[in-house]
Amino acid sequence: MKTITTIAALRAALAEHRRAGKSIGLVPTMGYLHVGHMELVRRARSENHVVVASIFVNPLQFGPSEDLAKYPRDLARDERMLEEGGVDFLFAPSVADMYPRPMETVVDLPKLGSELEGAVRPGHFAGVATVVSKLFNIAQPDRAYFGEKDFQQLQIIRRMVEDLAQPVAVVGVPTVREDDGLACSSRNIYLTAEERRAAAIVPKALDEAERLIASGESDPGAVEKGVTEFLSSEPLARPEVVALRDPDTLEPIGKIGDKPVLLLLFVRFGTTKLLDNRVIAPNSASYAKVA
Ligand SMILES: Nc1ncnc2c1ncn2[C@@H]1O[C@H](COP(=O)(O)OP(=O)(O)OP(=O)(O)O)[C@@H](O)[C@H]1O
Ligand SMILES: CC(C)(CO)[C@@H](O)C(=O)[O-]
Ligand code: BAL
Repeated sequence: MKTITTIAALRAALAEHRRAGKSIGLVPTMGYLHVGHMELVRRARSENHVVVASIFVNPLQFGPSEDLAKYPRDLARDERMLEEGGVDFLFAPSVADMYPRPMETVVDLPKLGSELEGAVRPGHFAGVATVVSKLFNIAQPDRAYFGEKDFQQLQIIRRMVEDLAQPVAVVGVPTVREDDGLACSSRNIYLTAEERRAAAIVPKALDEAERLIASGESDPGAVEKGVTEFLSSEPLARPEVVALRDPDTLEPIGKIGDKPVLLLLFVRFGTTKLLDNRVIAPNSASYAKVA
């Protein structure tokens, strides 16, 4: 694996592969890798000739009171993991490489990006869409891999690619979980031991929603209320978003009918935000994941 830190050097390295007709898979990350990221890498490795992973803690997507400065970083460890995962190029630019001047151009999806997690983190998804567009322009991948854990992010990127006719296939990868069901996340290390134990309630809340829907509850508000109450039974959990939505448009739904519904959770434990979600197919005890 070769680590590359400048846009020009990555372009040059990829140009010869592109000329040779090789397909390129891109895995964008903010580093501090875990098995969830490595699943994205595994998929990318199995579907492309050349795999590029990026590590860039993107200042544009952090609000002024968020954890940009203390976001966990360990480049040496990440490099070892990516090498073992069969990545060809690690793109790890500095902020000065990515943003030599303050960005004047913004890619924004004002509707999709301003609700749910976007309502709690104003401007976050414009920062994500802008940096992902820039990474697409730099690497020009055939395929790009994103986790379903960040479901709203995945749908925003899908919509951005559709709206702007960006020539890349967006691949969503199912959430990888710890033994107790908690979704793997770089920010899990912020949790105290007590918060970490308590956080197991988050995936259980997804089960609770599925149970309510399987038992015939068709009112989205009642399911949201039931799930909020369930989460509130854990004193350390502060549910900030508990929302049943259309999995494609993320719009509220009138009534739970025959179509799959998305339950999206954003729960804080202390200062740490945890995200989770599940696409639930009504009239069935099991749930379907949106591919
Ligand atoms: N548990 C997981 N399973 C599958 N994909 C994941 C998982 N966690 C993160 N990803 C995906 O990895 C990519 C990079 O995510 P990122 O570097 O922000 O990691 P993260 O663990 O989500 O970090 P954070 O804790 O900051 O949210 C995103 O596409 C994200 O959805
Ligand atoms: C997609 C991404 C790498 C853009 O900075 C980030 O939002 C993330 O890690 O999910
Ligand atoms: N995992 C999404 C990136 C972020 O929280 O900023």
